[in-house]
Amino acid sequence: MPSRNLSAIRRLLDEVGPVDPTGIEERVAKYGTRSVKKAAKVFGLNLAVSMVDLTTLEGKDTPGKVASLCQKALHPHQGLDCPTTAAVCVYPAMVKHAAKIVKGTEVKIASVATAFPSGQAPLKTRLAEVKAAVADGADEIDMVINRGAFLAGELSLVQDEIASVLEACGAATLKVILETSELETYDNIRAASFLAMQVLRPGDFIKTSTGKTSANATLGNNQVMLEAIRDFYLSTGTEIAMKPAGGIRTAKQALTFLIAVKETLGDAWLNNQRYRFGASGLLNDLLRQLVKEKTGCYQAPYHFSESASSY
Ligand SMILES: O=C[C@H](O)COP(=O)(O)O
Repeated sequence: MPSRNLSAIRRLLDEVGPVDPTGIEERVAKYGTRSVKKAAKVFGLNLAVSMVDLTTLEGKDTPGKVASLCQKALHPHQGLDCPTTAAVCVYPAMVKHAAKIVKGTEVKIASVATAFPSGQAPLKTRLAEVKAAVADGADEIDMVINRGAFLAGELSLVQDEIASVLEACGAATLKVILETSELETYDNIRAASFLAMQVLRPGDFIKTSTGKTSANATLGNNQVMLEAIRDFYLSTGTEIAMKPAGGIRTAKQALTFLIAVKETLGDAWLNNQRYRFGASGLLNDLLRQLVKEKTGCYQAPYHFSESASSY
């Protein structure tokens, strides 16, 4: 257990306001009761497809698997007129292989640089990894924050590291992963969101999770971060984007997250420059639901490949 120095976090929360956890839980409980049908459902499903960062982050990833993933991102499902995904998300070693397929298309290449998922490497190693991924063709970098330093109250160190990674990104978009399950409280998630947003550029992201811990994105932590983005926008005019990631597997979940975005930030955030889903297993359920809306019939899961289209 890292030593705790909560006074710095409390001071930050005095500035930005604490979280009312009961209010958060009440708001997210309501999102699940909304009914989305017919044209609104098709609109939401296509929107969700366009927001997917189609992800493979496995030790056994190969150039071939990444090439198939890229084809899937470009052509999600034969016979279905749906958008491409927003991006593919891969380890730094795979960026150059993804670039051969998607560079110059509308599908971006995101890479989880900075010693993902732990972040436990010297800063100079993390920065070198970011620069190499960008040089290989990454359009977007997903970094992890230093959670040990955050919980120890070393907030300037955490913020300085984010600023250093941002500089190493150059023109690439930065997504700052808070790893919410390790931050323990909604107050800490709000404080970490502000810490990141204070050094980010408009259009950079805050992101919930790596997908590599036991707890992933939840409607609750998504809501805390959306409200932090709203409050930061209202006080500074800076539009920060949001990416929940990890454990989002079903169209129903994705539509509920989109209702949260619409009701918290409004239509201006309902596009893939302001909101993404980091997900390895969501796309096929979105496609399955779109086929159902088009044909009236559910297709079996085996009609939906993990790679290029098969329908
Ligand atoms: O950043 C994306 C996550 O690692 C994806 O997690 P997932 O495999 O649970 O969808």
